[in-house]
Amino acid sequence: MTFVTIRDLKVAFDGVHVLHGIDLDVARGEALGLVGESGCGKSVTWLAALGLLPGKASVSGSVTVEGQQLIGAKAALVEGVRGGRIAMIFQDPSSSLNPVRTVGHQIGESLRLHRGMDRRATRVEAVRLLDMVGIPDAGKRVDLYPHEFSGGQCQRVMVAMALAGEPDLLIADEPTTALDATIQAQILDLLATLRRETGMAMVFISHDLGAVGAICDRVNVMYAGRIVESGNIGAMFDQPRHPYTRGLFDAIPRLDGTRNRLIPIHGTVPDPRHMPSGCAFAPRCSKASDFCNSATPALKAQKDGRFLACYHPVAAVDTTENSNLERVSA
Ligand SMILES: Nc1ncnc2c1ncn2[C@@H]1O[C@H](COP(=O)(O)OP(=O)(O)OP(=O)(O)O)[C@@H](O)[C@H]1O
Repeated sequence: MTFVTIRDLKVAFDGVHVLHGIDLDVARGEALGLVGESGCGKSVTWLAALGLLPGKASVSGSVTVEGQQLIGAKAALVEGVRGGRIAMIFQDPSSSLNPVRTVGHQIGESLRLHRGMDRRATRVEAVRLLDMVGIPDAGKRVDLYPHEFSGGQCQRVMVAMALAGEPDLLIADEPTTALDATIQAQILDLLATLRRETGMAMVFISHDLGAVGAICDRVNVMYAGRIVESGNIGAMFDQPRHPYTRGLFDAIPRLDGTRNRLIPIHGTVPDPRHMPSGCAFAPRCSKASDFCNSATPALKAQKDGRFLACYHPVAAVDTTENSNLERVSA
């Protein structure tokens, strides 16, 4: 069952468009990855959906949570959804925590706001949540301030704050980027466990395709303010069809040693103020034709269930005897 439905979401800052019409669904309980190079619009998509962009941003389109429209809705309604039904954690936990309040107080604020708990109950629940996210000696540490926690522990506190509203969906925006490798793995493990235990859905925004592959059911690939390919994680990893998706996968090391040379994608993401006409990826794409430089491909359903926006996709390889997969000439 679909929980969040985003349709034709567009965002512009000072007249410069950075999102060009995003269509995206999140089903109840699923883990959806959102990947793409820096500046593609991954964060802006969810900040716009949850009413967190600055006033200068112009936002249009539709974002519904089980049928309830958020775009253009009253601030109180959007605030009720944010932190309640949908919670978000960010890359740098230290900048999201208030340095002059104990972590217990900050978790308690969320509990009072979204679950209407009294003071005594919030303390008990804050300790339970800190324990749940793996903070040792939670009964004592609930009274400490953020600077008394390590970076990884601060991110665990952020997760506890996010869980305080018992969200149906957790948006995790690069939640491990600021942490070192061992701690990254622990936080990913924590998120995967919590999802299993609570049944909440998760949107995992990341540059780390390995992590996305490990914890997500589906993945959306964004490029220059558009979704260019989406599908089930297995199919996308086995047979990326958009040349950009293919490029992202070619740029990551494989543990099985099948690829020993990383192939970077040439060039950079275009500046939103100087977008190329036609397909935004065409200037970097070895398959681009003249047509690609003049027309923008729409995101279309494919026979294998994925969605793809490309005039010259990578050929689908027929891996089964009776495969229905369309063979597209490269
Ligand atoms: N407050 C803002 N004012 C103006 N432009 C903005 C603002 N926030 C984001 N942008 C622009 O919107 C575009 C999309 O940014 P966004 O942060 O969503 O990218 P991203 O894919 O999440 O990148 P990263 O992986 O680096 O976080 C970028 O061109 C960015 O410069």
